[in-house]
Amino acid sequence: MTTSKPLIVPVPLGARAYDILVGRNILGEGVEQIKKLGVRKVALVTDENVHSLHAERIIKTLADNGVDVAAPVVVPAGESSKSYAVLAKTCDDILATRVERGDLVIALGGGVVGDLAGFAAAIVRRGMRFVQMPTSLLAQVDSSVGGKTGINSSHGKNLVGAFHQPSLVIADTAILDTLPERELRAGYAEVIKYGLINSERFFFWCEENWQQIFAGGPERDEAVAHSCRAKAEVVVRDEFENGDRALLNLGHTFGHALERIVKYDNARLVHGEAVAIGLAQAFRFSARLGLCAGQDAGRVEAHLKSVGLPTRLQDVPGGAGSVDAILDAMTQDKKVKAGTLTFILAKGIGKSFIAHDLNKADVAAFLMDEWNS
Ligand SMILES: NC(=O)c1ccc[n+]([C@@H]2O[C@H](COP(=O)([O-])OP(=O)(O)OC[C@H]3O[C@@H](n4cnc5c(N)ncnc54)[C@H](O)[C@@H]3O)[C@@H](O)[C@H]2O)c1
Ligand SMILES: O=C(O)C(=O)C[C@@H](O)[C@H](O)[C@H](O)COP(=O)(O)O
Ligand SMILES: [Zn+2]
Repeated sequence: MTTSKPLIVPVPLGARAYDILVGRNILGEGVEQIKKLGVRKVALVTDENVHSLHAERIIKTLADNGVDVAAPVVVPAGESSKSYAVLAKTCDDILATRVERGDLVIALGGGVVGDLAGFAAAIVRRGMRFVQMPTSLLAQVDSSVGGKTGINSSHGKNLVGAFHQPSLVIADTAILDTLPERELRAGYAEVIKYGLINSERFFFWCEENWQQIFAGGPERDEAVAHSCRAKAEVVVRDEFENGDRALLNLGHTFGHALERIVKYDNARLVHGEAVAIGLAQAFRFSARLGLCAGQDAGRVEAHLKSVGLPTRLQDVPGGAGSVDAILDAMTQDKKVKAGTLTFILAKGIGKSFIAHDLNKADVAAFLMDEWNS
């Protein structure tokens, strides 16, 4: 068993500062850090898949190290768990473990478990500390960092939630060895997002190294660590998304609309796939508006395609609704200000920016052409 000394990415947020530990088989070190939080008891939330694959070993390691873990709270796997019903049950199940306000919630799973358990931790007993133990690539590179927690509404994605930072993130990259290929690919969309936002160099590196990232070589750890550093840097600058943090939403105005249209049905679309289509669209839209070279948009789409990710509305199984449905979903985006849409667009690879006051007619015409392409 390869064990690496964890790389530590600090997230210096004053009184809410925390560390992200990244490396292979770093559970032992992670547990040492959990002990330092001085907890009495832990309520561990996970989903059915992760529970059957990993929970027993992790709970045993915690228990062997003197951390008292209650019977795990297990939710159904997939996006449908980011719902009012599952949130209510999760809160009640956490309370049933008798954890106190000063105790700890651990979110062991992908982004769904992280968002759901993080939100439950934010509201149970008016706020408990929580630790993220991300088990999907997407969760390790994105959702476990930065404190956005929440659930979906029929009105749109992540519309009910809270900013609640974790006390620690333990990204054990060995756990990704059991992740299905489709989920690896989906998580990879959020990896290249960091290159597209502000690092042409990282995007080019990904183009060169994506096969090793997928195969689980040291490049995977590098990609996770780079992504966590890139995200932490933005979050520290603008924790509550009053400005620059919106850059992390590149591809999401389009992507979230598609997730709502498929009613959060993971059989049709998972978040990372929706983001992949959204990234390609953000670049094609930027090129259409004359902001970036068509060549850049082509290069982004070509790379997404080469790893097997969708890039077009036509790639959504069962169809992507209609232009009107997409536009309607976009009007519930959290970046809307005074009724106008905000998009993250790009002047090139690694040159993304926040575009306010976009003309809705331009967006509609773009979508119509995308539809007919
Ligand atoms: N809070 C944030 O900043 C943020 C950022 C990005 C995405 N998100 C949210 O994250 C969610 C998507 O996260 P996701 O892609 O991890 O989806 P997910 O949590 O549904 O996990 C994907 C699938 O992989 C399974 N799985 C997870 N880890 C596994 C492992 N090690 N081995 C085998 N199977 C495993 C899960 O059971 C699930 O079936 C979306 O709801 C999205 O909105 C949040
Ligand atoms: O952390 C952020 O900020 C992000 O935008 C990261 C996104 O990848 C993530 O999907 C996030 O949940 C989207 O945030 P939302 O505020 O648009 O719901
Ligand atoms: Zn995302």
